[in-house]
Amino acid sequence: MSKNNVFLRGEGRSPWYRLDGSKFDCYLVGVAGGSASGKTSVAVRIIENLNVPWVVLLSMDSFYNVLSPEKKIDAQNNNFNFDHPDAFDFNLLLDTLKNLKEGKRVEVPIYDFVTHSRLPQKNTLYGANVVIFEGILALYDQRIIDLMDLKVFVDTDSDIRLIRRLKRDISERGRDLNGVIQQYENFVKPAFDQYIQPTVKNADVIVPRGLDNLVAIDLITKHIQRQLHERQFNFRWDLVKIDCNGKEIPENVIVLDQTPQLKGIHTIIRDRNTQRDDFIFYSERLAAIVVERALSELMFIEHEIITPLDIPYLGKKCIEQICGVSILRAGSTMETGLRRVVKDTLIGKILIQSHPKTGEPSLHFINLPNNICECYVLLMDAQIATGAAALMAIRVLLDHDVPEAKIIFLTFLATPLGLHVISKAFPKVKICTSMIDPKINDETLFIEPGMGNFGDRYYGTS
Ligand SMILES: Nc1ncnc2c1ncn2[C@@H]1O[C@H](COP(=O)(O)OP(=O)(O)O)[C@@H](O)[C@H]1O
Ligand SMILES: Nc1ccn([C@@H]2O[C@H](COP(=O)(O)O)[C@@H](O)[C@H]2O)c(=O)n1
Repeated sequence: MSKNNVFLRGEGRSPWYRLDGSKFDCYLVGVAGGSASGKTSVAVRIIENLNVPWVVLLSMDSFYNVLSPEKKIDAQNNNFNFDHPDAFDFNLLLDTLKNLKEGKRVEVPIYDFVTHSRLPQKNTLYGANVVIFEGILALYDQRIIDLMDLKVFVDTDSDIRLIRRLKRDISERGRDLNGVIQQYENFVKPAFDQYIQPTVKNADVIVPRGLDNLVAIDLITKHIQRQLHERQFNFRWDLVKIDCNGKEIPENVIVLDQTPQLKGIHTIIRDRNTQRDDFIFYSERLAAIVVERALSELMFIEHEIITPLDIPYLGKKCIEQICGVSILRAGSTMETGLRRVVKDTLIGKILIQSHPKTGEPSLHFINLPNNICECYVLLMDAQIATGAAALMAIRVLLDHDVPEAKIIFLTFLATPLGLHVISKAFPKVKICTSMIDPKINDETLFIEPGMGNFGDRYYGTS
């Protein structure tokens, strides 16, 4: 079965993009070597030692070609060469690695060694800071080698590899002793000598003895850690230093008409003495107002219907498929308002939290509708202060192929700083806010005069 996996660890993913919205490529490590040399074991140990969040392990078995019925019978008779380069779909592999490297979401086939086929379902991988790609021919194709930041060859004695393979293929891959030996003699060994062993020249590091070579694994881990460290910077605190005094509010920002009703709602919501049930009622009313305003930015076409009096009426119909995405937790306070206006809409979630020590935004969890790239996305957060969380959430949507011009950010309250930060990085994203407050507290990063902690007040957790 497939070995692909995403390793998520406690702290969440720190920004993988710059203030202008552009991205860092993820760090790609290739691990090649003979079958059962210990490639997967070495890769997993590196991942454990790295101890950074969002590391992806990608296995080359996912990219075995789909076999015709005749070839499948050959495979069942141990008469198919799975160790020859032609057995792999290198083009699919190249596309997948390119997308992962660029930080995009990818769908990876799941391979079943027992039936020699791809399973109907796929593995979704997204959000890699580091990708470790392992496979017998990981260092074979020059186009793929060119994408790699670090190339490793695991060099394990052939007798040991054969013994391990016998044990593994019989216990895990549904083979028998004679079959494994037949396949080994006919295909595995000759292909190793002809195609796999020669790729050692493409490696930066050779790891003799695989997993047992603690020194080599330690050196590789430290090297990757150093590379990752060089990419880190103080995101949220860099944002606060941006001076937008005297600058016009950007053109892509829509501020609701400051009507007496709107001010009345804000007065209730902002009042520290407001009871929770009133707070909920009025924030949901406000959310519905913001959503209604945002919808007028979408495409409507003329649409004729017949009234009960049998008279035609020429009206309008929205032609966009809409979905909501809330930035947890405060953004979810806008969901009821959204559902009041857009019936039965799908709502995705993105959990972004401030790192307890650094204050940096960090990504913890994503659950987005499958067809999000075809939707107009109403991205919701109760407030935009520095814009750091908003930038991260927009970056996530773009990585999932949502066009920038099909995102509207909805919020109750924003600061000029946050609006400038978002607009500079993503000028095509529209931002619809019910009000703008002038400043942010330098220490707490709360908006002033503001509304306080919206999520706490809504959910009663303060
Ligand atoms: N250093 C080692 N000592 C003992 N067994 C090992 C060692 N390295 C790997 N193995 C075992 O050998 C088998 C193949 O290892 P694996 O890492 O999956 O190799 P590969 O990915 O190269 O095929 C697995 O059952 C694994 O547990
Ligand atoms: N249906 C298949 C597909 C592949 N193999 C063998 O797997 C080996 C590669 O996997 P490792 O985990 O050992 O790197 C390769 O040598 C193929 O012979 C198979 O037996 N059946």
